[in-house]
Amino acid sequence: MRKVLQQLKQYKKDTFLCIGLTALEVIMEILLPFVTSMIIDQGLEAANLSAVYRYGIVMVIMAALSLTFGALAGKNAASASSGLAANLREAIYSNIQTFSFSNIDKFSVPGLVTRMTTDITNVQNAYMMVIRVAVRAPLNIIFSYAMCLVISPHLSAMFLIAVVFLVIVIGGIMLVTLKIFTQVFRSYDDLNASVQENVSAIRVVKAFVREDHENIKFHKGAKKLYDLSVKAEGLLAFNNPAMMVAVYFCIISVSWFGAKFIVGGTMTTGDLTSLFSYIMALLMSLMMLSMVVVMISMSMASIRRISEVLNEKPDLTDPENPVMEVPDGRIDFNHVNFSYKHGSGKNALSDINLHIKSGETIGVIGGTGSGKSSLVNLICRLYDVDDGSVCVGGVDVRKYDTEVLRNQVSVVLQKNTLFSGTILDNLRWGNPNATDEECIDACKAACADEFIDRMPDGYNTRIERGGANVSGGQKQRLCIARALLKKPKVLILDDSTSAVDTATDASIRAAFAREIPGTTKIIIAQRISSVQAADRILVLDDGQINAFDTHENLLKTNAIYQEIYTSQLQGGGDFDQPA
Ligand SMILES: Nc1ncnc2c1ncn2[C@@H]1O[C@H](COP(=O)(O)OP(=O)(O)OP(=O)(O)O)[C@@H](O)[C@H]1O
Repeated sequence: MRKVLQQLKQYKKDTFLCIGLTALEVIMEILLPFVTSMIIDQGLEAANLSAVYRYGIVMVIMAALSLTFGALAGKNAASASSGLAANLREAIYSNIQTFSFSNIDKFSVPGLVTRMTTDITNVQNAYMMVIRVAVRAPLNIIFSYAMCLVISPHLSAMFLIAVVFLVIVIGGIMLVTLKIFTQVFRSYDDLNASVQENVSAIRVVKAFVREDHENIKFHKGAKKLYDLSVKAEGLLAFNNPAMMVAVYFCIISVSWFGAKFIVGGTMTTGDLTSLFSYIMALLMSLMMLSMVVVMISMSMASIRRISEVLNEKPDLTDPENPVMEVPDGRIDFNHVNFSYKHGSGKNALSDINLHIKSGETIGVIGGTGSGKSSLVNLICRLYDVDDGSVCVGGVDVRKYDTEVLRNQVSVVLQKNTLFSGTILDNLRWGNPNATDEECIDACKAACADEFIDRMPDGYNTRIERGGANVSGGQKQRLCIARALLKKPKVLILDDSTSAVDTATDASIRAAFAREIPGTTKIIIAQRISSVQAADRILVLDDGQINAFDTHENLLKTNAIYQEIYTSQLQGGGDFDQPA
């Protein structure tokens, strides 16, 4: 809670202004019935028209002031709560930027998005309620009851009976609904995650003609949410009748006893009229207070979820005096064990001992889940090893400044992403200072120039969000060009030419050999043809090194390699497909 409120920052002033103005609004509202009683007693009853005018003017001024204070308080409340939400979004967003892959694994991407949207909106609404209603209602209750005591201590006892009744009934309803609302939020989360997953994977859903299946899945989630909401709202609907019972009880008993007091001369008609107004104000405030309690409790879950992200410390931090230069592209894995913190607990890599010379081209091949991506992720320190060490240029990757390391170890990840903007904008994402010529050269090396030249605006063609208007293979080539622009000492392609035809794949590899001979190249691929020209090929099997040798030697000595080579020669295709 503290961490969330710290984000109020420049909006503290609006909060205090709102509280102060609300208090003034309440004071005006409380005094209004009192002035009404003056008009009745000193004006109407005494047939004194000038008193009616006098108090009438006072009443109009007070009503105008009350409205003005209320409007200003509302404006400040809106500014404070929206400001809090904006600051929270910014704080979460900038903390997420520091997250390592492991931190992101912990929350999952939909989890982070829900926190930045739904949860923050919950907190924003609750905060608005708190600084308006949670200030207004208690003040109203206290002042109204004080006025009731001043007017008639005897009749004030009637309200206490009604208040006790309301606290018991509404309190009971709230306790039950709060439990249901907790479930509502959980299913809301699930539904949100499912929507995000399906919308982002809509192409896959359509390709597999799974729309009906997804519709049924969504309908089930939505129905569960509907049932829970109806249950909770249905219970909350009892608040109103309970409130009306209390109001009628007060009106009848106060009318009954009040009439007696008026006849007995211990009370005036004006007093009775204002007493009715105070009853209504008091009971209404009680009801509003109960709604605020529900709102606050509901937002507690959101506050907890937001705080989790705000308190999350990045798993990977830079050392105090980081190494600021990567000497060369040498890579050494020294008895490395690695497991995902938020995974199955099983080692994704076991006892990896591997030494790659600077400038070598290494092919990596292995079945699905054999640890190929995990291995390369350790080189640019997207994750830290559990045991052993990974060195680049002879220096442990943990000793580098992460930015320096990642600028020199350029990875084209398996899941390529392009951003909305022109092709040049996307290319310069790799190196903001790259000249037009450098961008064109990188595209030539990645064999991307031929399709860019055919586009209507060439290098200034706009790419839609996520690269929706380019093909899979074109996207991969642009991502390779983007990585090349960094002029890295190590270039890693994680299955990044899978959507490119074999001939273009070969041209890209030839261009690499020609253009960046000094860069260490690690190429993960499913096709043996993509790696057979490499200096050496690493065969991974279940997180362990099965073999590390040249294509010719592996063909002679390695059973796995022989099997996949034969299967692909016969048109078997993938590594995982048995011969
Ligand atoms: N982010 C993650 N969190 C938890 N476990 C993971 C994560 N990424 C991968 N794994 C697990 O680690 C193991 C190795 O996965 P990895 O992605 O390195 O394999 P891969 O050889 O690259 O597979 P593929 O060819 O399918 O990309 C697998 O068992 C996988 O389930």
